[in-house]
Order: sequence, then structure tokens, then C-alpha cells
Amino acid sequence: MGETTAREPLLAVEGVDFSYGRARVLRDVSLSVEPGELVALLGSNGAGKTTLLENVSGLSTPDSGAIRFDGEDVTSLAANETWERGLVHVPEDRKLFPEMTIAETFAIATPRGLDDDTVSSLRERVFEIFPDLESRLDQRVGTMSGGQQQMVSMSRGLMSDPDMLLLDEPTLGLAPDLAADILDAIGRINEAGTTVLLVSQQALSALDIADRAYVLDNGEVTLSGPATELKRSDEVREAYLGM
Ligand SMILES: Nc1ncnc2c1ncn2[C@@H]1O[C@H](COP(=O)(O)OP(=O)(O)OP(=O)(O)O)[C@@H](O)[C@H]1O
Repeated sequence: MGETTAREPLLAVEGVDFSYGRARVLRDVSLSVEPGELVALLGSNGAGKTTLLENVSGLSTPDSGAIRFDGEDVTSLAANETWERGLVHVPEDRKLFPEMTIAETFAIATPRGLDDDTVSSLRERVFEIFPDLESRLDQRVGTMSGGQQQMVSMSRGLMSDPDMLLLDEPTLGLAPDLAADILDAIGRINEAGTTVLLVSQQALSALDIADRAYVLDNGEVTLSGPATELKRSDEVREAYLGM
């Protein structure tokens, strides 16, 4: 029709408030993620980062405010419903089943109704990002190291063919070289086309791979901007980078 339509963010969080009982944990939080972006959500322990991801994916529901994904109001949807729409949460505690093999873990993550070719190409994509997993398909997840389990958890997310991944502290508790490998993998997942919202307390390395970032402090967004600018910001350097 020749009309220009304003591009809508893939994810829009608009004025979200959330409390656990009387404890107000999110205060008027707004943020957006454009299609294809890698956005970092930074902040210290207890700032509300996990709670915000849970509100977004439907593990909990905002008290007020709205969440839109791909143009649809998803504020009140349950986690399985956001997952079906391609908004996939990879939680901090991984929530893997230790008795299952990697192959079984992938099988339950793959949406029903996908044809075999699509499933094969999803697997190929996973093995391109995490080549170590290919020879371990029959290994039980509970026998793997923390770093390998994090790879399985992110791969399970990828096997559900997401448009957007919500990654909660994927490098938590990992040795520095493994954490670097995981961050490198996240960068490659994003370059291959998946939009990412990355929660991290490791501000510097998250800013290295992010396009933009938001800083959450005591439930409020206190800073936001391009990653390169936030890296130079005195406030971020003092509060989060120990400089
Ligand atoms: N189920 C719960 N019931 C009551 N309070 C909670 C619950 N979960 C989290 N909180 C509180 O909400 C606040 C925000 O927690 P949240 O886990 O969202 O922060 P975070 O920024 O993700 O921190 P962390 O990095 O420690 O996970 C904290 O004060 C926390 O103690």
C-alpha cells in the first residue's frame, strides 16, 4: 500500500510493577528489545532481574503494566503459551532432569508437529554452536559438569525453535574460561538470528557482546543505552565493574 509502518519491538515491557506480598520488587519497569538485538539486563543481587524474566515468560504475572511480544499482548499468558509463541526462558537453575539423556532432553523440548527435516536442522544448528554435545547425546545430564549442563539447558531452548531467548545468568558459577565460551556461544546464537535478552551480573563481559543494556537497581531501571556507552559510564564502572 506504500505506507510505512513503524517498526514494533519484538518485546516491549511497559510500566510493569510486581510485588511478592508486601515487598515491591519491580517498579514501573519499561524496556524494549528490537528483532535481532542482544540486550543485556544488568544489576546486583536481588535487583529484580529474575523476577522480570519470570513476568515476561509467564512464570508470574505483573500486578500492573503490560508485556507485548511480536505485537501481541502476552501479559497474562502462562509459560507454556509464551513458549508456543517462540518466547523461550532458559532459567538460572536450568531445571534439567538429571536422569534424562541429552537426546531425551532435546526430544521433549521440540515442538510437536515439526517435520523431521526441521528437527534435523535445529539439531545441526545446536551442534554448530555446541559441538561438544554431538558425541554425548546418550549421556545422562546429571553426570555432566556445570558448564556442560548450561550448554544443554541453552540447547534445549534452541531445540524449541525460539524467536527470542530469555537467558538468566548463564555463566553463574562457571570458571572464567567456560564462562567466556558460553558468552561466545550466546553471541553466535544471536548472530544466527535469535533475539536475546541476557541477564547477567558479569556486566563487563555481557556488555562486550550486547548491543544495548538496561541496569536494574532495586526494581527500577536506572540506566539504559548502547553497550559501548554504558561501558564508558562512570556509574556503571563504579557500581558494576569494580573500577
Ligand atoms: N518467591 C519469592 N518470594 C518472596 N520474595 C522473593 C521471591 N523471589 C525473589 N524474591 C525477592 O525479590 C527480590 C528480587 O529477586 P530477583 O531474584 O528477581 O533478583 P535478581 O536481580 O534476579 O537477583 P539474583 O541475581 O540474586 O537472582 C529479592 O529481594 C528477592 O529476595
